[in-house]
Amino acid sequence: MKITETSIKGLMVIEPKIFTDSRGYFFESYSKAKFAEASINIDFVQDNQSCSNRGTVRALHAQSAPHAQTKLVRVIQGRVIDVAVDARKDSPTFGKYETIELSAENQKQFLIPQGFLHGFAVLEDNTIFAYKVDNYYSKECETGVRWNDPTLAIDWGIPANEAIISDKDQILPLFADWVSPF
Ligand SMILES: Cc1cn([C@H]2C[C@H](O)[C@@H](COP(=O)(O)OP(=O)(O)O[C@H]3O[C@@H](C)C(=O)[C@@H](O)[C@H]3O)O2)c(=O)[nH]c1=O
Repeated sequence: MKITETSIKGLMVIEPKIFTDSRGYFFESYSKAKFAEASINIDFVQDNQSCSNRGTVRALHAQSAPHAQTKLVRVIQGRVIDVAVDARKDSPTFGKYETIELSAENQKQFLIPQGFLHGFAVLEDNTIFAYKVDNYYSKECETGVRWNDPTLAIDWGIPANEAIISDKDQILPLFADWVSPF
């Protein structure tokens, strides 16, 4: 397992060691011990899975305290552009973001600390997205920013006029009007 920090402190890319043979492949999709070797100690409590068609954008989401979440995200089937925006007010990279392509082919994972906005755009039909979180879902603590915010200007890798967005996500505030709870 290879763990690499991005240009944003605490935001990591995880590349599992994949064993391939005549039957197919095997890999450890998560190891508490291997994370601990890299001084990453997270108590994950919930696993989530969603399936989406091409053009779906689920973004940009977070939960505030006392339900802030670290997320370990990956793709089981298909392909996404995954985005993490640093929303930690005292961070030198506040408002900066990283994108990564996650796919069933590359089996990369993104480890997104508490204090980030997170979202993804789906590049293939029937994409299955899976993630672990270290705090339970709380509707009351949900917060977020509009996916197509002009200040953030995220390149989602899909034409904006083809984006499929939930009603809830369409009315999220713009980044400039949003008060980060982190
Ligand atoms: C996230 C979540 C949703 N739900 C319910 C609420 C709602 O009725 C239904 C769909 O929820 P949403 O529309 O919020 O699902 P979705 O837009 O997929 O939300 C997710 O987006 C990605 C980008 C994230 O980072 C996640 O943390 C989460 O916010 O599922 C749970 O019961 N538990 C959960 O943990």
